Amino acid sequence: MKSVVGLGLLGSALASSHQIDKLPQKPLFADACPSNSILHNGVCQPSSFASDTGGEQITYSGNGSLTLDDARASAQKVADFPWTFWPECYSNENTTEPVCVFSNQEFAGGRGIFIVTTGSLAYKMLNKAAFTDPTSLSRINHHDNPSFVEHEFPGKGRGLIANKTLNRGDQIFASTPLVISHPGSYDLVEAERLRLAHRGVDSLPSASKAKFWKLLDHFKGDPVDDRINTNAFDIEIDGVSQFAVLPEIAMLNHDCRPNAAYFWDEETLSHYVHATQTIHPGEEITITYINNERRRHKRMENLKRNWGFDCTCSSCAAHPSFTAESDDRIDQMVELLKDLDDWTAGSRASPEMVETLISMYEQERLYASMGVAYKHAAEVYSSFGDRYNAIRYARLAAELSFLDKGFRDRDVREMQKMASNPEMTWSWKKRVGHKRASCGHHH
Ligand SMILES: C[S@@+](CC[C@H](N)C(=O)[O-])C[C@H]1O[C@@H](n2cnc3c(N)ncnc32)[C@H](O)[C@@H]1O
Repeated sequence: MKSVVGLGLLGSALASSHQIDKLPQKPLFADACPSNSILHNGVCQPSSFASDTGGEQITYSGNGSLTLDDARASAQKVADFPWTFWPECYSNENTTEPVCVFSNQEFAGGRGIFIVTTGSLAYKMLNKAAFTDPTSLSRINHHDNPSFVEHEFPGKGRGLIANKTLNRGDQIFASTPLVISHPGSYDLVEAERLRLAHRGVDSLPSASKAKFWKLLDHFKGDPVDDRINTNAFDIEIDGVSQFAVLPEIAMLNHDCRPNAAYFWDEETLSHYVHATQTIHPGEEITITYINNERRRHKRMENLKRNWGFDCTCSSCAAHPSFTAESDDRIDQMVELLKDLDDWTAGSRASPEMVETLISMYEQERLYASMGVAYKHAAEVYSSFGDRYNAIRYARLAAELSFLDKGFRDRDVREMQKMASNPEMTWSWKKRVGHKRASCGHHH
């Protein structure tokens, strides 16, 4: 399940196993290259690359000596260089490739971005529509005239409240990150990792730099690192887990029963937030930082461990008799989901079961996660050959999952397919002939 990144993830560095892309550049002088690159076969190679002669790996040491101005001048001397500053890099025996900070001040119409990662992963990102086709960002980063205002909540800090009615599906914002960072940066020694992060912040355009510094620093450690730890979101690019800082969405507080959902779109390198139910003016807009289909103490433990705060949302703070009731419902939901996911001949899954599951989600006010329940419903009805109920729930699942998983998600596409033609989906009539478990009689 996707979630906002907690310290747990940031603390666990992943080793990169990616092939290194080749990016030949023209030498600046006949036999010289910018300070941190290497002349190889007549071309200056960027910070990291594998030569085309049998995988020979060229390594080079850190280059923390360039000032930002020098790094800008070096970058400008190379035709079509994709970064505003010559990247600063570090490596050691734990890194398979140097880890560098890549900054582009022109990105997303001048919002800018810095990326702490390996050369191979950074250059892969350059192939995304966000870099290759600026029109792909036409609906992104429109932060004028917002549908919310900032508000101070006792015990939670700042948050956002709606200033107009938001309906399910309304886009609240969609933004590109100011920071993308690969967990491999944790393979560097602490001082070098922090140096890259500070360098990255210094390299942002001034408006974005101000947004970065406005972020909450919950843990009161290194000021840049802390802002990243407090506000980073877990994202994936080409199957590689990374984390991203987006100052707008970072203003949203957690609620175990949120009224908004978000998803990451890796083509546009953008994060979208939509309302998942009607939000009235004056109501706080919330998202979830965790998986909520868990008992209260597990949710609270997770938030405390990874985020360092005591959850005070209503489903955490309610009277113990209410929270006990909620926990029982959650247990039952987990059991129902297990049965509904059973596609063997002995499966007890039935339409009655899935209607109960939907009711439990509603009773729990888990509206932002209803896509899961509706998808199960669509599949159960399809498996019993009930065309119109399959269509009804597939439509609901597609709409809700879209808000939670994004328009390119496989589940969304599968539900769209079922909504137009249930007979063509894998689950169609899979359970015809099974007894329908209801009224306490299971086969
Ligand atoms: C991503 S920031 C959210 C915006 C933050 N409140 C601010 O003032 O910038 C995450 C931090 O907000 C606070 N927070 C978010 N949701 C909360 C909640 N439900 N209860 C208490 N604190 C919360 C915690 O300090 C957490 O580390």
